[in-house]
Amino acid sequence: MPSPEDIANRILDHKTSLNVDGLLDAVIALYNDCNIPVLKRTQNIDAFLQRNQSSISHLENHRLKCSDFDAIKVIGRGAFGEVRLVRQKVSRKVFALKLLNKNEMLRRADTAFFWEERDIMAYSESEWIVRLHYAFQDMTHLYMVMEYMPGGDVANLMLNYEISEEWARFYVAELVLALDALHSMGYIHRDVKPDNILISSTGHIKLADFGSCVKIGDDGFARCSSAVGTPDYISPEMLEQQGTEGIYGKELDWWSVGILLYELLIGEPPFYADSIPHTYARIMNHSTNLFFPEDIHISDAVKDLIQQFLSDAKIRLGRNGIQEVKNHRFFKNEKWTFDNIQHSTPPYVPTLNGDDDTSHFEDFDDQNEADVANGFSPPKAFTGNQLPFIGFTYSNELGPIAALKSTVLN
Ligand SMILES: CN(C)[C@H]1CCc2nc(NC(=O)c3cccc([C@H]4CCCN4C(=O)Nc4cccc(C#N)c4)c3)sc2C1
Repeated sequence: MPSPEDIANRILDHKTSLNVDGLLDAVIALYNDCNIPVLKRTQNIDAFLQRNQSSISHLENHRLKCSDFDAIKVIGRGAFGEVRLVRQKVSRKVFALKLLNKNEMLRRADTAFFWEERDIMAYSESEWIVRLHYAFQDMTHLYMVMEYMPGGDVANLMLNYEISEEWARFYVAELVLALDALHSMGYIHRDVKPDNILISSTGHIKLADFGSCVKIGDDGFARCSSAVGTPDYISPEMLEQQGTEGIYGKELDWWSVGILLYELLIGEPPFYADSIPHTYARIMNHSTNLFFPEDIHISDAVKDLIQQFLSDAKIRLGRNGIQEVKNHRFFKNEKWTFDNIQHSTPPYVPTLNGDDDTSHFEDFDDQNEADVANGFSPPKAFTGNQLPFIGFTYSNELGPIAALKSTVLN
């Protein structure tokens, strides 16, 4: 028999789907999905809208919203949206604000991938994972308010610097620890690549962009049919299981670390080809397709590490856990160990002028409002378009849950 306390605790628990933020999402979604001309002709619906209009407007004005932030610059763009550097008006703090366009997601029936990203960034306490401060939404977008990483991504670093083995050793060592943190949370990243590794103001890295992550089952495997990831970084087992209900483990991410290490040192990924099918063919035949250019000298240690990552899943380094990766001789050095690397001085510390310096990000043309707004006509029937997004809103220290806890529980 659920007691009142049980219900109160559930409503105040960040991790339940129907906590205060989720309940408010539900009420607002119901209102907005009913608030269309053709439905207003039904008396019950029109009366419901009239009766609740002021409460809904009050909520939409007092919950976190896009206009609470000043946009400074677009710093990234992805399939369903973009990331902007923004400054919160009241706190004057800067954040990276990621927008995902609801209409794009609905149009492509792709409305579930963002849950892993939200949960990982919201609940991880790891210094290796970009933190989510708030998540909110309105009629057209989902928003994630994340910590700003002013050093830019490793892809941008590779464009501007020639990466030595010492630099590669540092970044790959921190990536190994970051992936171990994500794996320990029970997720496989599935899209490890230079663009998803961000550099903080101190020069240390963090993992970002968890849209392709998948939960690992109790048996240590993830089941997922859709092949995701970036062509050059996709593992052979992901390609082999194309279309079928793929089963893979954490070793999927270790393959990508091998690709990344090769690209850091050589300047392009090992199985690069002039077309995607050709790249896939080379990945499938990786054991006879892995070459190291004669004109670039790299140590035997790093070649061995790359080869052990770019092996079949059954014999790939890392399949028995992170220790066998840490023990590899490539990581032996005078400057840091895996236990103290996060407190060591990185090889490269970004020079920054102010908290809103975006010089480590490439320029993105500001798309005109038209295609961002992508004006659409109201639906002709109840479509439930807002339903897939109920429960996405998340507010930690400054939200209604915290406020209620301080009043109710004290
Ligand atoms: C096919 N289905 C199943 C899904 C598979 C996974 C998936 N991921 C998507 N993802 C997106 O649509 C998207 C939108 C904006 C930015 C970004 C990244 C790519 C560019 C930069 N970026 C990002 O997240 N940057 C970021 C993140 C955190 C902090 C900072 C900073 N500072 C910057 C991705 S759409 C989509 C479809």
